[in-house]
Amino acid sequence: MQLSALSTLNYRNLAPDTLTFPAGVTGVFGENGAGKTNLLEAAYLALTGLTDVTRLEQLVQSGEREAYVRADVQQGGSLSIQEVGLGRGRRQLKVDGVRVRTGDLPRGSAVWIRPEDSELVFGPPAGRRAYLDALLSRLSAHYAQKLARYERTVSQRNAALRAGEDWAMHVWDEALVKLGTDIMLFRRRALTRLAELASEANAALGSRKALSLTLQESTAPETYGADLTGRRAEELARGATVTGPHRDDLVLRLGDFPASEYASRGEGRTVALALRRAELELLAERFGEKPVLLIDDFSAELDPGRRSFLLDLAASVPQAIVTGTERVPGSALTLRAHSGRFTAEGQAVGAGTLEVTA
Ligand SMILES: Nc1ncnc2c1ncn2[C@@H]1O[C@H](COP(=O)(O)OP(=O)(O)OP(=O)(O)O)[C@@H](O)[C@H]1O
Repeated sequence: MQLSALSTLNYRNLAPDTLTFPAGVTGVFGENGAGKTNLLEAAYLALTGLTDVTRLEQLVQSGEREAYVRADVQQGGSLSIQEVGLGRGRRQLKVDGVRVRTGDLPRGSAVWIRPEDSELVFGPPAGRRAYLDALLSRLSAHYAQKLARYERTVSQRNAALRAGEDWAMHVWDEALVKLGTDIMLFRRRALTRLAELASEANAALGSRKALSLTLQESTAPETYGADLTGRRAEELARGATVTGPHRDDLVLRLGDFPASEYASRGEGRTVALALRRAELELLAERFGEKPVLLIDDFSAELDPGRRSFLLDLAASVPQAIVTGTERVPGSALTLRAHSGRFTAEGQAVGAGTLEVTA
């Protein structure tokens, strides 16, 4: 998988342009606020169709109404054009000119590593659940569908609980137990391999403490129905579904202790890195091709050993784009970022006028 070109128009602070990327590592360096993260975010969006911003209009340049990103993607010898149009609360995706849904873009196309990943370790369970669900949804379209239906069912059931519709609960419970059981079983199966890969990555990062991943489940397939019935009164009082996979946590332990409570900042970043490398490996195993690796701020919070790990990881995949406030060692191409523009060392890399086809 290779991103041969990325075009942006009205995307955050990026100047309209088309940048071409070679195989190997592209290093992007520049001062704070130059647009380095925005470039990686645009690349990730164009490659996967995914973004974690809550309001899509945040991605649109202030003063504009719509934005556009396009990735020219080289895969298995053929080129395809992936386009994302963004407006107020609206995202339109096309592959080779044909409208598609997010799940229709190649699901193993990119992994994004960034300093905020530490939140996976130190933040609330929702972040770890989101990591797991996003990864599993990319590994299996079936999981993505089940999860979406489960989440819809939880919110409809919550509405029924708030309306005091005790009489309708057995219908909601039946649907919830069916979908929730599938989700729990899939998570259990996937976690075995994910835990192995994360533990290997953590050791490769030089961590002296072993990393283990376990699921702390709020219920189990065998007891889900009974648990729902047993907590009916509490649920009616709270107007919320209090048991099920939407309440699970992915517990990360370093040595004998939960990383969320005991890890240092650097150790936390290391655990987060191990999770991202495991994600990269799992996607590569599933789709038979290494994703494009996007690394934001390669030196943030990391000692020299862990920086080298990141740079080695970048060098081990067919293509990586790595940003930093200093030059990125070992780059095939170096871009200097300044005020939303990117200039190759010694030459302007923009292909000039951007042709919009979306
Ligand atoms: N919708 C938007 N419209 C215009 N500018 C925006 C928009 N969203 C963000 N920006 C601006 O983009 C700028 C660049 O942000 P970005 O996070 O890409 O910088 P960076 O180069 O990664 O910096 P750092 O080294 O500090 O991480 C910021 O100044 C931010 O205010």
